[in-house]
Amino acid sequence: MLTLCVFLKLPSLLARTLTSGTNGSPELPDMNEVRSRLREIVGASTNWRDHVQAMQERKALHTLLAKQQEDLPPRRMKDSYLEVILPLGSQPEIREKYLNVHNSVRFGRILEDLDSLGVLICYTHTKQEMQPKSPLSIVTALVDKINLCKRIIYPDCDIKFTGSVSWVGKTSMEVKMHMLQLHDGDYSPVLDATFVMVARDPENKGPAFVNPLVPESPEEEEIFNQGELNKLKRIDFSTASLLKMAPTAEERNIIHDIFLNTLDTRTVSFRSRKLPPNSVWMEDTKLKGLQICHPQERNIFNRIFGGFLMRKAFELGWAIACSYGGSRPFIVSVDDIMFQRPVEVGSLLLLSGQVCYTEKNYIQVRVHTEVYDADTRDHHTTNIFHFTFISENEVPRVVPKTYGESMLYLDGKRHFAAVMKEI
Ligand SMILES: CCCCCCCCCCCCCC(=O)SCCNC(=O)CCNC(=O)[C@H](O)C(C)(C)COP(=O)(O)OP(=O)(O)OC[C@H]1O[C@@H](n2cnc3c(N)ncnc32)[C@H](O)[C@@H]1OP(=O)(O)O
Repeated sequence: MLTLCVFLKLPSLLARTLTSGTNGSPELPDMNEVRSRLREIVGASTNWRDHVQAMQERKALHTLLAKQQEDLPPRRMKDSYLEVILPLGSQPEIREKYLNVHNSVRFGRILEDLDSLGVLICYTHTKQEMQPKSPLSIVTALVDKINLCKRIIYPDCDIKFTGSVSWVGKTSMEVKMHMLQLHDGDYSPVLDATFVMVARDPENKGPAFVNPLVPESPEEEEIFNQGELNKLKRIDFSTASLLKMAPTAEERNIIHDIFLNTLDTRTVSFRSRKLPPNSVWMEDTKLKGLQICHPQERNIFNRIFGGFLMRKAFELGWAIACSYGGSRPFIVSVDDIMFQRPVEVGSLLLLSGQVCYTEKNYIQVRVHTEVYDADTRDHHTTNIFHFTFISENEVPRVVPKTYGESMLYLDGKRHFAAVMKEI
């Protein structure tokens, strides 16, 4: 079962060009230009040794911040609409970076591109003509969802990304992006993505207001209202979190049934557990990784680039799904990636993931990342990632043993149900 991608029908004529492209599509900018444009907008240093100086210079931009949102001119959706090309077909020399062993495109690289583009769309929304540098530090707060409608992304066909701001709060912006790939002269949909970005002051220390958004047609009104609904849905989901509330009666029954099913019937004991046929204990699905966060992976604000964190977590998640299902897994959906705190350059990033729910061919994987401070020995969670994969064959059932694992199972089941509702 695969998604039908829904498209924001903004005429491509409205596409804003950043500069004239150097790729096969002369009118469209490419991903390299997205990154250099971002560097220019915030005045990021090209050399790591200059980063303190560059941040010092950004301090002066504090005076350009709006005191209230009403002081900022409203924007239309088309004001932030961008089209960007990833010229994999017309520029073969860039393919290598995107290629996986199956001769298709590495999804982790696409996550990085979506993140960069999402931030540029927000800078386009908040652009003030008179300000060559933006006083805003725009960071990724949440990847609400990415739904794919194609299993394979071809490494030798051009890709087009489109997107615009779809909803605005006081300091946060929802961005909807779409990815299409060129086949036989036509672009066909590959994925839809919804991100939430948050504007911060020039030093990324406190929140900053962003321009309001005014929908101009009933269709835009609907997109905007959906953004508002998405915000409420996120609040509901987080209120019902199993970290805050007990599972529902139905969920408790599911967990109790799994528990009874794992008791060894030969002994009259609650302690002797037995793995049912065609099942795997959840604890046996774990894989871990460590990443030293070098300056090369920094973003324009000298913290670790969100796209890099997503790529690393995705690749661990993919490896978990691969070894669990025993065949090549395909990504179906990414949802609810919360960037809880920034990752500093130089951090030790610990990644740990496991299968937390399975159904037929589907594998729900959760990856947890935390930074470890070697001086204080403190651990702080930075992100939780949820990935839904589909395997070629039906997969064994994953079985929780402890109460904590049962909560992970239920959380995975909730995420899986939300994904299935969307696709
Ligand atoms: C230099 C050379 C390199 C160049 C490389 C080029 C690459 C390009 C790289 C470019 C890419 C660069 C990109 C990167 O790499 S960014 C790097 C990855 N992201 C981060 O590191 C962010 C880490 N998290 C934080 O810093 C905080 O948690 C943030 C700032 C996000 C929130 O902090 P806090 O909780 O204290 O905030 P608040 O309570 O004041 O609320 C403020 C607003 O935020 C809304 N909100 C908050 N959380 C969420 C949520 N989960 N879902 C939806 N909304 C959320 C909230 O409703 C409110 O909205 P509003 O009601 O005001 O509207």
